[in-house]
Amino acid sequence: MFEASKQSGDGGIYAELLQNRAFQQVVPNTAAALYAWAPINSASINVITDPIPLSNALPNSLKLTIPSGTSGNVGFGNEGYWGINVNSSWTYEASFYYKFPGASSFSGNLIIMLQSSTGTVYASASVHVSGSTTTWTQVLVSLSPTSSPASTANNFTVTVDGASASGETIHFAMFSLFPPTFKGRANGLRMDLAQTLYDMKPSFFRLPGGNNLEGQSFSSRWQWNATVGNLIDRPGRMGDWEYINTDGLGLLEYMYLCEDMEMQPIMAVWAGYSLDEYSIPEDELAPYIQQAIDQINFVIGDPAASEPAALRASLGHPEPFPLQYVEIGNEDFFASESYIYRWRYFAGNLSAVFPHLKLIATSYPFNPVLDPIPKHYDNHVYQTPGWFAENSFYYDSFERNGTYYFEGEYAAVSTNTSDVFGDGGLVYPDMQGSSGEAAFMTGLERNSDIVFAASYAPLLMNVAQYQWTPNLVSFDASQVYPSTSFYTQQLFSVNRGTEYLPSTLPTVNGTLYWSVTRDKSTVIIKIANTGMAAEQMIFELPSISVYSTGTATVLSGSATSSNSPETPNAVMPVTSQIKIGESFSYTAPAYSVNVLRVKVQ
Ligand SMILES: O=S(=O)(O)O[C@H]1C[C@H](O)[C@@H](O)[C@@H]1CO
Repeated sequence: MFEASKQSGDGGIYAELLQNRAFQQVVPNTAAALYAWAPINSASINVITDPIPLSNALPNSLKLTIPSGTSGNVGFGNEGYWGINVNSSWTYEASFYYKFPGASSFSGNLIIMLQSSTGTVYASASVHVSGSTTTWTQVLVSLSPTSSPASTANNFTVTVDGASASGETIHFAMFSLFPPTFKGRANGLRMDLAQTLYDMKPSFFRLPGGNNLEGQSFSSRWQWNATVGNLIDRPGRMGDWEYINTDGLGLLEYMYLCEDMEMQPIMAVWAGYSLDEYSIPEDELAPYIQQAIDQINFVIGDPAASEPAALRASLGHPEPFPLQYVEIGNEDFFASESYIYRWRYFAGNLSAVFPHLKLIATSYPFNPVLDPIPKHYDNHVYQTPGWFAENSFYYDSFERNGTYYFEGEYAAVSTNTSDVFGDGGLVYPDMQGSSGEAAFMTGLERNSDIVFAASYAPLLMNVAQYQWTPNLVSFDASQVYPSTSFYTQQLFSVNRGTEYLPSTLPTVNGTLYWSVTRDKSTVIIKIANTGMAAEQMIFELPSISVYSTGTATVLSGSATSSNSPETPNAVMPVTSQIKIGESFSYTAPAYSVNVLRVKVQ
């Protein structure tokens, strides 16, 4: 499950290294508009509404004024997203637009650098500019650092020799600094974060949210068409998590993310509700239904038959993306009254236009009664570790009536049973929480005839700037911190099996849970011990001839053991050989997630 929150997109998996790169959605002539930027030496900088902006989507530019009588290097720098990772094995691509607001006789070099906050220069490039350039002109340079400082306290800077540029004014717009990206995709993903997720072998990617789909208001809702095409045509928006989204990670980039990580999208459409509790009136839904149809056609339409699909083709992807699931809104149990008509119109129209799509409802299952009756619901739960253990049998009692369930957001977030969102929330997952989640997940496996997908949420968190915790994977400007819940998700994902094998059922409300699956010649036994004591188990595999050795991969630690920037590898999976037979015993450590792989004939 992904959404741009906690700088998980901008400043996270989206590889752009410069923060506030295009002064989107800021108020000109304010200090706040300059966030992440700072002047160097006697230069003065200001964000202005440009009299001739770079594009309609980017009305603001950076005005550099070099006072008369200046000497030495003057200009400005960007601090990145709480740091810039300078790596000498990478070549960085830097770009920006500039123009002189009025012709001048200036002729000189702009120096573009990567340097430490204390002035150590790691990479430098220069470009000659002339004061006769009064229309927007793009600069593109490559930067190759000569060393790899351990510290990420580095800046991207643009400077000019103050003496020769004395009294000059230059406008700048749309900066960008990219390192190499995951699978080399242009405008792509941060390699280490994308690789970490790829190594979990996820099957699907839910986008674009979550709250961030809905908008804190109607005007700031997520709109697919504002997130595609040339970067200078993307206005950005105030996201739902208290910061401006560049929308550089837009709908097409999300689709490429799915393609590059071999996942299929579960894509949401805005369904007429924003988080200020405003619902579009029933008789005014048509334009938003059309916008949803266009969004879907951008992803799967025929370029010869649909404008949005033709746009996709023109951007380099004529063939459709593999989309099966479309979610109508997000958490509409907050607005189930209006969802009754919103669902009817969205589901009615979308299923008429795209009869093969599986539409997911986001209200509580069958409450309220919806028409058409949803075949798919998205359930969310944030609870205590104990809740997850006690609800391992949550889906066992669900009617098998042709309805399928997506456990779209779940996580153990707190041990505060009276208010999981109150005091005592987890900042990082820990083994008490992760083993509880594993117990719940054995139940999802046992009920995989009706649970078609499940995803921990939220996915990513920049440790320098976050709102919601815990998250599956944390990171800073140069490191990735997979959590105990990440390893739990990964253990279940890469040891999935293709067939559920019935076994003795765990004790409801107990502390020990397991599920058994099979993948051709391997029987896979997943065990969650949510208690404080190790538990010995006896497995009997009747009517299967079993080889004598197998492996056990164990993730275990104390209840509060947790991976964090301070203790990044406190809890890691350990794999060892174990003795196996038609009947064998295995001891699951306290607070552990265990995967046994048993070779069979
Ligand atoms: O405040 S919440 O509604 O609990 O927010 C949750 C639910 C929402 O879908 C998602 O964006 C967020 C955290 O993952």
